[in-house]
Amino acid sequence: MINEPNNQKPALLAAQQLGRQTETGQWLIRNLSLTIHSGDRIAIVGPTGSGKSLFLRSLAILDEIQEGEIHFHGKLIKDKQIPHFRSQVVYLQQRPVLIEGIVQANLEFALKFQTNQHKPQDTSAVLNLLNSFERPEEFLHRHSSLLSGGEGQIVALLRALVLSPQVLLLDEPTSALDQQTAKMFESIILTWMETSELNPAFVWITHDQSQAQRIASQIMTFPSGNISESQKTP
Ligand SMILES: Nc1ncnc2c1ncn2[C@@H]1O[C@H](COP(=O)(O)OP(=O)(O)OP(=O)(O)O)[C@@H](O)[C@H]1O
Repeated sequence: MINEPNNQKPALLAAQQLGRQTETGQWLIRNLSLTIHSGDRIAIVGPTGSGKSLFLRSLAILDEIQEGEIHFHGKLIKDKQIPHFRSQVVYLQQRPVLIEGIVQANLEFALKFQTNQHKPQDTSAVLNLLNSFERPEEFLHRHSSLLSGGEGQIVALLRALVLSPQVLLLDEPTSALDQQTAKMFESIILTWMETSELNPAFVWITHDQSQAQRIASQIMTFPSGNISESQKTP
């Protein structure tokens, strides 16, 4: 098992020395490591183009990496384990893609994948989440093509949470939301963190320093890509 030297808890996810190259051999990101434990709330901040999204996509094993390793629950993730890994480590992209159809169909869609079929479909949990967003049950029957950008982001979050992930990877999830909705979004994720029996963790890219302070217990700053003790928030 992989442990942080000063932390006795086993790591949930450990990414070591990740590196990603272009086809011509230029390094886009290199030597980036991150250890995630249950309950961790990690924000990633840094300038535009510093490689935050590339790193998060590498953590999610959505892009091929040319260097480094990813361990989940102490096990090196190889090709065969990737579908199971993706059912536990869920990535929420900046511009989510919804399927044609109503909101409810979008929420059920992910559960249809074989690796997710064992997960229970808890309708009341979804309705509670909708309540938190001050959206009526009728919202479940709205067609995805009629949703605003922000509402699409909300559906993408609900779809991710329905999967009960152990690690949620969020790439600027509130960039299309007004301030009030963004704060609701934050509070839903923080409530989910507190109430989920899985004791999950998240990594959240944001350009908003005050949001990072509100949501995170640790802040990773790019381009250096390290979490230092001094950057840990209260
Ligand atoms: N496949 C690729 N080939 C070449 N360059 C790429 C590729 N993907 C991303 N880049 C470049 O790598 C750099 C880092 O991109 P990335 O999207 O990770 O930045 P970021 O820190 O998330 O930025 P932002 O805050 O604007 O979202 C950018 O300059 C981007 O243009």
